[in-house]
Amino acid sequence: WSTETLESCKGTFVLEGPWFAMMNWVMTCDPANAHYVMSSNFDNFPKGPEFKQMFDGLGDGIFNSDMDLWKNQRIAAQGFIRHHLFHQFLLRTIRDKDGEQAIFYRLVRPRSFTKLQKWLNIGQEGKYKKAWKVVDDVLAEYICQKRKEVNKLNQELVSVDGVDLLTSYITEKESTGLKCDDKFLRDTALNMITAATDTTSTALTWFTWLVSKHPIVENKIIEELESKIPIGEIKRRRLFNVDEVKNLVYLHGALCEALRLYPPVPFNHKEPVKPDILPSGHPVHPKTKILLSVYSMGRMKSIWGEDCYEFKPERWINERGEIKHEPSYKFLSFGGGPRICLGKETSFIQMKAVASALIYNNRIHVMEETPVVPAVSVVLHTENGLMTRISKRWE
Ligand code: HEM
Repeated sequence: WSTETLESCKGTFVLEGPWFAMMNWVMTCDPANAHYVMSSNFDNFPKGPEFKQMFDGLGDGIFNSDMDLWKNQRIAAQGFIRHHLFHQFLLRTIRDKDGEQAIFYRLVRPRSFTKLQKWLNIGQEGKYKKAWKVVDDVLAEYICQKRKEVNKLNQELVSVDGVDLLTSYITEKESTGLKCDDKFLRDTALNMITAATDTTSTALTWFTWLVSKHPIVENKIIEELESKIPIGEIKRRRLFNVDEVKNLVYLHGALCEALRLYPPVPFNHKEPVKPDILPSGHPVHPKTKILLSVYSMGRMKSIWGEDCYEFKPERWINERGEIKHEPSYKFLSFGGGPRICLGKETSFIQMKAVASALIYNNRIHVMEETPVVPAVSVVLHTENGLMTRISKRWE
């Protein structure tokens, strides 16, 4: 609905509710507006207090902070992610005792009702409280264990090659200038897990579904993978290492195409500090919420052409056979400007390693009985997972 409406409104429309509803939204997928709020006029467009309230469980972590609180964390996280995480996949999904993923996202509900439920510890709020306790307990245990490990290493004066992100924060706290107490470590770990796991797994789910619907694309991915296998190696089940996957152009294009059509984070939220006018001519003020529809942006004929609904990895490859780099205000799946996703490169390596192992070694048949549709959620999950029948390609 939003895509059709945005298409007919030249990329931007205003939603205004009655005064008591506090609903004053500008929804846009106009690249000029995206560039303005994400990059060129970044300082006037923080995520805003309402965003922080929606994700209050994430505490003061990088994902939902603004201004100085965000800036200091960004500098530290940038260094740590780039230097330590690239070759190590150390972020772990937290699961509760039944194996269910225990991170819950909350959609906006009337605030007074939410407060009442919170206070009475009932309904959805009661459920969230229990879920958050699971998350907090697991994180507290993990942080305590990590502190002990770090102390032991310090006493034994052992230096290790390659450390996980949490260790980096504990050991390098002086250089970051951040207060690395347990609360900070809890918020940071949770923000990283939230930012890194569901996004990557959602992208891979949509990618797998799209590839299974396009056998020509599947064959081209296998052909490209075969071109990386050393001559003389017999056909067998195998994994592809970082060096083998990093220059896979066609697979990269196929992943970008999945991320364009099904961006794991389908919206971006901004609240202006001062009144302003967007490049589309729409005035905004501090009570306006700006919703950037990343999902609709990937489906605009004016941006991607008449074939924008088609899954075409070739769209991402230039005449020299290299990856075509699209500006982030057009391909907004990783955000853009000073807040662009810190794990973009890491996630491509991870996704390529998983996708190549999955596709090269298996035939994946998606079951038709269960419809594959997006869930209405902060992360663009598939409503029913992805029911597949998998058979081995090689013995
Ligand atoms: C396909 C996978 C991924 C997608 C689609 C994705 C997308 C995004 C998006 C849309 C944002 C928000 C940008 C904004 O607020 O303007 C973001 C932020 C962030 N991402 Fe990712 N992400 C992915 C994987 C990862 C991974 C693997 C990591 C960690 C290694 C990561 C770490 C972060 C962090 C720390 C932020 C906050 C940056 C900031 O606010 O300054 N992401 N990501």
